[in-house]
Amino acid sequence: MIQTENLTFQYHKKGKNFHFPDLFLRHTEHLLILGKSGIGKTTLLHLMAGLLQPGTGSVTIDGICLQSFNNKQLDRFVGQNIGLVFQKNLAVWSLNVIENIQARLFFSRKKVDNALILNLLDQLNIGDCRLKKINELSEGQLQRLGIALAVIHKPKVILADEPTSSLDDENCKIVIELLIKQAKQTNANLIVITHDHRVKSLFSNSITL
Ligand SMILES: Nc1ncnc2c1ncn2[C@@H]1O[C@H](COP(=O)(O)OP(=O)(O)OP(=O)(O)O)[C@@H](O)[C@H]1O
Repeated sequence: MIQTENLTFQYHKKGKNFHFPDLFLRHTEHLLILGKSGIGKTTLLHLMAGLLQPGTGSVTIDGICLQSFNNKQLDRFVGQNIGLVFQKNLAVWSLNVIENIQARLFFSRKKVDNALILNLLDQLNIGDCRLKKINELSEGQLQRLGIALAVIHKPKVILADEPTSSLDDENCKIVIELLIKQAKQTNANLIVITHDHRVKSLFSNSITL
């Protein structure tokens, strides 16, 4: 469950003050957030991920308010409970695929279970890339690794920022279906932000900022 209330945010004192609509997603519900470029989609996602602190308002995940934490507690909670899929993958280039996922589990303070990792990589169709370094992966394989890194620790909420922007129609559908499938398997909320209208038909629940 994720809920936002009365969220506002300003990058600079004299800059625009963003006011975001209240969101409420029950356990396992998904949401697509659409809106034109510059409207504040990524800003809202970063507020929900605890990467930015709101000027006013709150973000609550499974009854726990992010604004009640100090920085250390927030880092820990976010690392354990939120999965982020970025446009540009945040994998560590000096590690191979499986080592990247092991590191993700380690930093989330979750048990490193190689059977679980291999199973997920197989589901995402990158099992045969497990020993490859990041620079040896194709764009599509890198995108799938991004999903693996976002879901391996079974987060309560998966937040995806423009996960399909550089993909053709076929791969766009594949990536969204993979995210929905992974969210379903872990009973997570899935929130995708995009200005890619191709994604709209794949979600039953959407809002436009
Ligand atoms: N770190 C920052 N400092 C100052 N202004 C910022 C910063 N990040 C974003 N902005 C501004 O805030 C506004 C909203 O940005 P944001 O990235 O949230 O929009 P968006 O809807 O996700 O856009 P896009 O679809 O192009 O990614 C933009 O005008 C942007 O220039």
